[in-house]
Amino acid sequence: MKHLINGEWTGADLEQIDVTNPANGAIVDTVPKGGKSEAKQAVDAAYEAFRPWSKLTAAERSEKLEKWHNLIDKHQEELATTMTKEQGKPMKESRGEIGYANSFIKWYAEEGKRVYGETIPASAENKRIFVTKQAVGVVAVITPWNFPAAMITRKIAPALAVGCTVVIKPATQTPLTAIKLAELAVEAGIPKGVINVVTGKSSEISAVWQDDPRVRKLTFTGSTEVGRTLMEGASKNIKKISLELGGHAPLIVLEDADLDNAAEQAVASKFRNAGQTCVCANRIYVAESVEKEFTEKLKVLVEQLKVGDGLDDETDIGPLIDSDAVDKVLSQIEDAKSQGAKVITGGEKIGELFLTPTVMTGITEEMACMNDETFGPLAPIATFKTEEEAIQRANDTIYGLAAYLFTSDIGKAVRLSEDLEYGIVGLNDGGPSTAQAPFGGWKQSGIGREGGHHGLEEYIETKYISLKI
Ligand SMILES: NC(=O)c1ccc[n+]([C@@H]2O[C@H](COP(=O)([O-])OP(=O)(O)OC[C@H]3O[C@@H](n4cnc5c(N)ncnc54)[C@H](O)[C@@H]3O)[C@@H](O)[C@H]2O)c1
Ligand SMILES: O=C[C@H](O)CS(=O)(=O)O
Repeated sequence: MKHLINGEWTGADLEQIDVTNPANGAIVDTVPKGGKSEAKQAVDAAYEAFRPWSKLTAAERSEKLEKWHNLIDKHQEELATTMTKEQGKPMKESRGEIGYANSFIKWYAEEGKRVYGETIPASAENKRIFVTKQAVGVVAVITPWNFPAAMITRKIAPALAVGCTVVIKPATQTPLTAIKLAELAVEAGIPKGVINVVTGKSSEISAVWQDDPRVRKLTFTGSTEVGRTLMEGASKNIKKISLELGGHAPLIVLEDADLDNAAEQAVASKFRNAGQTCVCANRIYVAESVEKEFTEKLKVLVEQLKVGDGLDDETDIGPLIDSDAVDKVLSQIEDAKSQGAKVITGGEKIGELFLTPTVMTGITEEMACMNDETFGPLAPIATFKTEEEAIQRANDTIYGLAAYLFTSDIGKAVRLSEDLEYGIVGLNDGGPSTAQAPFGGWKQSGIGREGGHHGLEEYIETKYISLKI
């Protein structure tokens, strides 16, 4: 496949990068290995396209986004198949992600028409003050491999809706979905240069975009480590930045929780995308008195999960993205076992990149799985004596993206949710992510929000006009 720069599908002449299927190692397709030159060409195109695109009315941009949304809906199965082949997630999850990704386009096609300004009473009788909101300009977008569609549309839907143009560098492992989304954007009539997709050398491409003053904003989703590097680079010319970074979610089960719901929601959170999501329950804290009952319920549900090729509609758990990911999970399992933890179910490697979903008990805070984002199908269960202890341990991390709390007491739910230092709290809910809500992290899990009306602000500059009459 080629990448998209200024409405042209180019790059066939460049060295190619193989895109492989993690389920079997087969080459799915290749993409251009773009670098500095292609990165600059993309900015040239986006800068050229910015003025005419931002000068359209919000309603005119909305129409284009609606057409794009409808085409994505029509091509959902094809997009989902591409996603499963390059990322590995089960087809049912890929279909779900295409729907989730498309919901941001739908939401911002509407929300972009509600970017309101304001008037402010002036302190002088011969003055009037008007506050206006305008598109920030050319936006650089760098996204991860675990959600090849949603992490792109969650950024570019609001950006395009308010009049920005974008240059996108999708993850090296999963560029094909991004390219197919761009193909449909072209078919929807989104003008050339508004969306540019450059595949290739990540650090080279991002260095060009960080240094180019025409790029007014960088929005990144990925690891905290890379986010830190990009934030340093953006500081050189005070480039606007938003960061959606790593997670390390605690899932707390109080003594009074509905244990059936808690176990079901823990599976939904932990094993979605084989545990490769930023909001996965990474640490499970269960009140001592209900640990045995909860663990048994969790074990029964986990053992029903089918491991296999994501193209098989029966599959619940696909392969991990690469061997490093598999090794990390296995090392966390061995580390926990060496300190006395027990494997209740799972812990087996199948083939090259498959791991059976794993539950462990006897977990303590010293273990690696309680300190590093696992990003794999491992559910470590630790116990606590008091709610205060659970909250203190849950908050004792540099991360602050998502947290989950299960209780039947509404007062506890409110009080403890307020004590959790996280941007997202799932209350008896293991799947809080939705286009209407402001997704984002506290502490070293990120800066800024994506989703809801908050997500628009990331792509807007505020101006006030003082008029002397
Ligand atoms: N907070 C969120 O919304 C969210 C969502 C998805 C994933 N994540 C996080 O992302 C991580 C997994 O994704 P990943 O492995 O793709 O992350 P990653 O940080 O390795 O890569 C993310 C993107 O950055 C690019 N990249 C890598 N090194 C770079 C560099 N030096 N300069 C410029 N670009 C560079 C990659 O090619 C990719 O496109 C996990 O930590 C996960 O928690 C967070
Ligand atoms: O992996 C990170 C994603 O943001 C998770 S979600 O699909 O938004 O829940």
